Amino acid sequence: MRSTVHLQPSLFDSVDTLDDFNHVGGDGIRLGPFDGMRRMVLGDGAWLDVLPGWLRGADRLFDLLAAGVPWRAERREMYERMVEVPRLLASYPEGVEPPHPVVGEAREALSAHYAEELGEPFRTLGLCYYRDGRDSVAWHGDRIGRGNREDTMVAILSVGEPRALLLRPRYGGGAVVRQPVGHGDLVVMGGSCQRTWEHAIPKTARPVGPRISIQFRPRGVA
Ligand SMILES: O=C(O)CCC(=O)C(=O)O
Ligand SMILES: [Fe+2]
Repeated sequence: MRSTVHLQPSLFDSVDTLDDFNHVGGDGIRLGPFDGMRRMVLGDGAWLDVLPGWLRGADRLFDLLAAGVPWRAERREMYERMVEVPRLLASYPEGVEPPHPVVGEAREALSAHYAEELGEPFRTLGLCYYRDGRDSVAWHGDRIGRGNREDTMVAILSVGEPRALLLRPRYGGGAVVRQPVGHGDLVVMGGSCQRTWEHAIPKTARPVGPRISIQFRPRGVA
């Protein structure tokens, strides 16, 4: 069992709780425009929007979230034994205050930007903390909820060090798409992506720093 959580030293020694920065904007953490977003058509009705560096001050937000979010370690049954989930988790269901005001602003901005195409707002937040290259998420689609039957979107804002997000078609093989995500990058999986494609953050033997993924989903998508 791993007990250490690698925290980067904060850029501001005096700031060690999220509340210290409740958002008057003086912390330099802010969203950029959606200009420069590019859509990658994956196929089978799936697509991936990519906007590098959408969030400015992303390393600072990493420090605040790493220190201030009530992270939970989970264990799940697998092959008839309990195994540690190889990442830390946090959930912010509808109605729960986001862990930093800029995360709420991101949800509003994404909801406005995709209003017509998505037809509903992003509502829930899920956070994953990948402490090092041993942390990962295996191949899957977000198919517990409506993503199993309907087109939908899952938007992911990444802070901290880049990791590779891999995508591959669910059936019939095909090339793997590799998208590095870190330091304020935004990716949005859309269309049939959760149903017809799979995604993963693979383990890596390379020395990599920690990354936090912030996922935005509509109601009933999980
Ligand atoms: O870390 C990521 O960006 C992906 C997380 C993910 O796929 C999930 O939580 O469903
Ligand atoms: Fe996922």
